Amino acid sequence: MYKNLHITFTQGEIYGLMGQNGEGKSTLLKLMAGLLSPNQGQIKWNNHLLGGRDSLQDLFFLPEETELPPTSLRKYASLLAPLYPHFSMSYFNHACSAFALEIKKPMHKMSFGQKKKSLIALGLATQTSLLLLDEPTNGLDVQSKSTLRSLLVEEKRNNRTIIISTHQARDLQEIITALSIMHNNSLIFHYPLDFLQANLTMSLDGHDQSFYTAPIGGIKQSLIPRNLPEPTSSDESLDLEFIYLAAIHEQNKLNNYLSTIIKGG
Ligand SMILES: Nc1ncnc2c1ncn2[C@@H]1O[C@H](COP(=O)(O)OP(=O)(O)OP(=O)(O)O)[C@@H](O)[C@H]1O
Repeated sequence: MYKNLHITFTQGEIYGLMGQNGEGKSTLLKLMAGLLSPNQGQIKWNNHLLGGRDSLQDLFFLPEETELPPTSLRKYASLLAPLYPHFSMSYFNHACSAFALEIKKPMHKMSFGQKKKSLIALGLATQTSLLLLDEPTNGLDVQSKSTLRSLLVEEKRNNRTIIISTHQARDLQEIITALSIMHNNSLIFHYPLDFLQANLTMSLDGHDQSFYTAPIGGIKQSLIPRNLPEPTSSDESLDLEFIYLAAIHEQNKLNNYLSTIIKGG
């Protein structure tokens, strides 16, 4: 499915993994979680091959959709806890309370969003060094998305690596620290956000040095280099969805510019 996919995830970063439908984002997360085996190549985490028993206790995967057993969330947590050496029951209770989850409720009777929040609470409580979240905000109500952001911000301090497949980058804009984009079955874009913030900015006008121009909310916006000699009417924060569009439409222009900076050009 992938063409020469080489990708390195750095510990402590929260990655937003974006790409069109069918690009292979979920497949990549399932490969990393050991639920699928690669036809070719290897996947390693902390120098250990992923998929083995040792690696499973140090990663948690939230699938996009799931069937849950007819047992209470509290019981399910107690069954799962022994599988993860650093499982924190107090963190689990904290996350459940933040999401207003009923821990005595049988999980198979929960709504889609309640199931998702239950699994997110469990995933956070496992304290694994790697957390793989496939579309975590999909199906969550507005309050729950905000709670998820607060919980993930806490994770930034714990040096966990979190990879989040998402079509709704704006939901997670404040907590993502690196952006990875898959397109045409390849990884076309993979940069830390502070690097992007330091080198790119949005201009409210059409601009002759624009990498990509398109309307947002009816207003024409451009993605431009940050350090232009002449002043621009630039907005301070980058819009991740706009960068995503720029990356898939103007892949070469944008990558050439960013890779020249990395090489010190
Ligand atoms: N169970 C399956 N059996 C056969 N092919 C599958 C299966 N699941 C996914 N695929 C195929 O693998 C490819 C990648 O799918 P994947 O679900 O990884 O994409 P995605 O980027 O997560 O898409 P989306 O954004 O729609 O969730 C697609 O072409 C899809 O048809």
